[in-house]
Amino acid sequence: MASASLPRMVSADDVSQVLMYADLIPLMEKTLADFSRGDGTVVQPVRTTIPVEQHQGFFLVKPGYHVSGETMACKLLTLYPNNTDRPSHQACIVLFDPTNGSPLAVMDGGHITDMRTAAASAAATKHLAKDSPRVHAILGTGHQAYSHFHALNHLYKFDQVRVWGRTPANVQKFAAETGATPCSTVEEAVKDADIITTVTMSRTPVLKKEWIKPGIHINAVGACVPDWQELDPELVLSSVVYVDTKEAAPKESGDIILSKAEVYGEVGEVILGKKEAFKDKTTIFKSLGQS
Ligand SMILES: NC(=O)C1=CN([C@@H]2O[C@H](COP(=O)(O)OP(=O)(O)OC[C@H]3O[C@@H](n4cnc5c(N)ncnc54)[C@H](O)[C@@H]3O)[C@@H](O)[C@H]2O)C=CC1
Ligand SMILES: O=C(O)C1=NCCCC1
Repeated sequence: MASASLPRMVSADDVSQVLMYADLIPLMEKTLADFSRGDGTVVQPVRTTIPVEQHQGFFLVKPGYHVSGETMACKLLTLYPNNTDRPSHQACIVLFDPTNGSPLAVMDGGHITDMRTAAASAAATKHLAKDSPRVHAILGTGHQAYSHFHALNHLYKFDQVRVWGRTPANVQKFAAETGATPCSTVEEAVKDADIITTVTMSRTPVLKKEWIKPGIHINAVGACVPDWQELDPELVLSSVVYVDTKEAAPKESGDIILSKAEVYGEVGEVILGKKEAFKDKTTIFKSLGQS
């Protein structure tokens, strides 16, 4: 009888040496599409979220099985918005061999979460935004702000990337490290921007409809909790809303639940040609981190 060997430990450093946007963005396009096929290619239920009320945190469990890719894994993630001495999101991903059920690896999930989320937004932007965007505005200065800066720069040559955050010192730091233009208000950051990425931990809307140029694309990445919002409901209601998962969006996205907006379709359905990309309208990719 084969004896189970211990799973390999894969550190954040190991991950950062091998994970590249050049590979990850096409892989996310494929995964979003496979998830939306609806033929069992991907088996991924809506994640389980346990509120850890005593410590103002959340514990999320996200299992998934990609049948044709022969990949089976579970991400275990904590979201502690008030952390100051460590990241607000910490995760590990346990990889299993689907042929015999053996655990293969336990991988650090922090860097993977940052890059995977940004690669999914990049894939959505590629399919939903008008060609040749000039200005990218990033709202937020945390982990996702950096990964989205790099992922979208991998796809496009912007004339300008702008950044806004609620803490001026963090805006200056982000600008110094990336070359982005620091902005002191959201309005200044998003004026005439072609792509806006919201990556804040805000629970109330930070982006208003009257500040944006119509017909742009928005990656709405924060507010993955039913009573949190990043977008003004008027903006959501006047845009075409795409998601990664139609099943999770009405259960998990405060921006959709509280605005009572309709979801038009999944980005995967656009990639598969089953749904239209309304590039002449304002498009929102409400990301929930499903794929
Ligand atoms: N859709 C997805 O797949 C994923 C979504 N997320 C979400 O993206 C957001 C950013 O995540 P990280 O960059 O990892 O977090 P982080 O903790 O590294 O950064 C959070 C940023 O939000 C800002 N912020 C906090 N409260 C705010 C407020 N009230 N108004 C404006 N800004 C505020 C902070 O100053 C900081 O710039 C979070 O909401 C997180 O839950 C994170 C991972 C995956
Ligand atoms: O890692 C993910 O996926 C997350 N999804 C939504 C909440 C924050 C993290």
